[in-house]
Amino acid sequence: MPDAPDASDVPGAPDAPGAVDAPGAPGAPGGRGTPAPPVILGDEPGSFPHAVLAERHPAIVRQVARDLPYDPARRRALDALLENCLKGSIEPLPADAHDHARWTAWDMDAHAGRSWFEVPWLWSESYFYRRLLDAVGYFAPGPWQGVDPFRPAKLADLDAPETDAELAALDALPPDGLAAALLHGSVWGNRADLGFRLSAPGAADRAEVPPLVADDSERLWSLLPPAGDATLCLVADNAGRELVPDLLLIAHLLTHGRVRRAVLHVKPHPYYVSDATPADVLDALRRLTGAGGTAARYGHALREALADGRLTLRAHPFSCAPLPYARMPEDLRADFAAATVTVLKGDLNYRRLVGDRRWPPTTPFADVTAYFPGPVAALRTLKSDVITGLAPATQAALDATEGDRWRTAGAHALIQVRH
Ligand SMILES: O=P(O)(O)OC[C@H]1O[C@](O)(CO)[C@@H](O)[C@@H]1O
Repeated sequence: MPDAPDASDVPGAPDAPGAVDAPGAPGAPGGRGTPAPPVILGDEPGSFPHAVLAERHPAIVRQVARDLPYDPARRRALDALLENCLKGSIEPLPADAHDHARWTAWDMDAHAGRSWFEVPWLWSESYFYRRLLDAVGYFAPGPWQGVDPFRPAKLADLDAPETDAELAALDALPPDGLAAALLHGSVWGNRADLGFRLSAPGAADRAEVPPLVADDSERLWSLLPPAGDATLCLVADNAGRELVPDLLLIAHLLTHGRVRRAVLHVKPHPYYVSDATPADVLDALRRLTGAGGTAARYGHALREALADGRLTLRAHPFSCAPLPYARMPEDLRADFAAATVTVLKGDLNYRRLVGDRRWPPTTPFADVTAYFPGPVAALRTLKSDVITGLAPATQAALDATEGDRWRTAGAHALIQVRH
């Protein structure tokens, strides 16, 4: 379904092509004099980004074709997309596409005609999902318009029996430990489990390298004091078993007076398989209210907060942009600027926050996020090469015990905050 134009459709908008994405360009992440290292491409066989383009994307196309009974025309379009991604070059959107101007502002002309492997990996991954939605008829008038190709996979995840146990575990948590447990549930939910058990006291101390490689949670809590007047902006990542703990955290903060107002950003259309859309928020609320106990209470509290305006849902087009947040449009910048703190969930949001670049892992997080219009927190499990803000000893211990695997395996997570 066509989404509303955003500020980046305007020629000369601050996120105009090339404005801040070139290494070392003024305003590029890395401000305060930190030179920006190269942007990550997908052109190195054997590298993680290359494997995503060459192996994961074909698997996603095959899964979509299996999960829904698309007609022959849709199936031919999916086959053509697969062939194009692996062997062809990037084709621009048709001139009459509803979002043609937006993608033009998002560097489409600069990348058209090149191999999918040779352009910024963030860009090619994002464009892949845009083309996949075209292939399945998501935007075109007809029977498949607005049908989420990933909905079967999302529902299977949301309805997994493990979720019942995880939600029931909420009732056993001591009241004074609930906030910390929900924060950890939100972090580890990014690995697609609620993770309450992972946050069991002592677990981190026993591990050779702690599961949390950076933990600024005290700084985050200091931004949200009890009985304060805070506005929380939470930029969600995945639906299902990540969105559920995100929603529980928001409900807890609202009902305990640590947050007066919350804004939840989700994607305007299906993206990166499991990214949350407004429809997924409704599915997750249904799951909560149907669960009983604390989960149901929080589910009902969220429905009330949506209805009376204390919780606002946003689906901004830039949430599906193939660009770093340094190029966000003015209206989104104003939204984040108005928040007491903006919490960005997940790996992709982290890549977009710090810039999808080969940062030395000890590059200060505060430096690379200095451009962000207000206090910002990243809650993320590590699932791609990008990382900043590590203490030298932590990096050394990770390298020594795990080689490069710690960057992508999702076994570690971080909570990083810049005031
Ligand atoms: O859901 P998340 O945490 O944003 O993770 C998505 C990540 O998965 C990948 O698509 C492949 O690992 C990455 O490109 C991306 O950063």
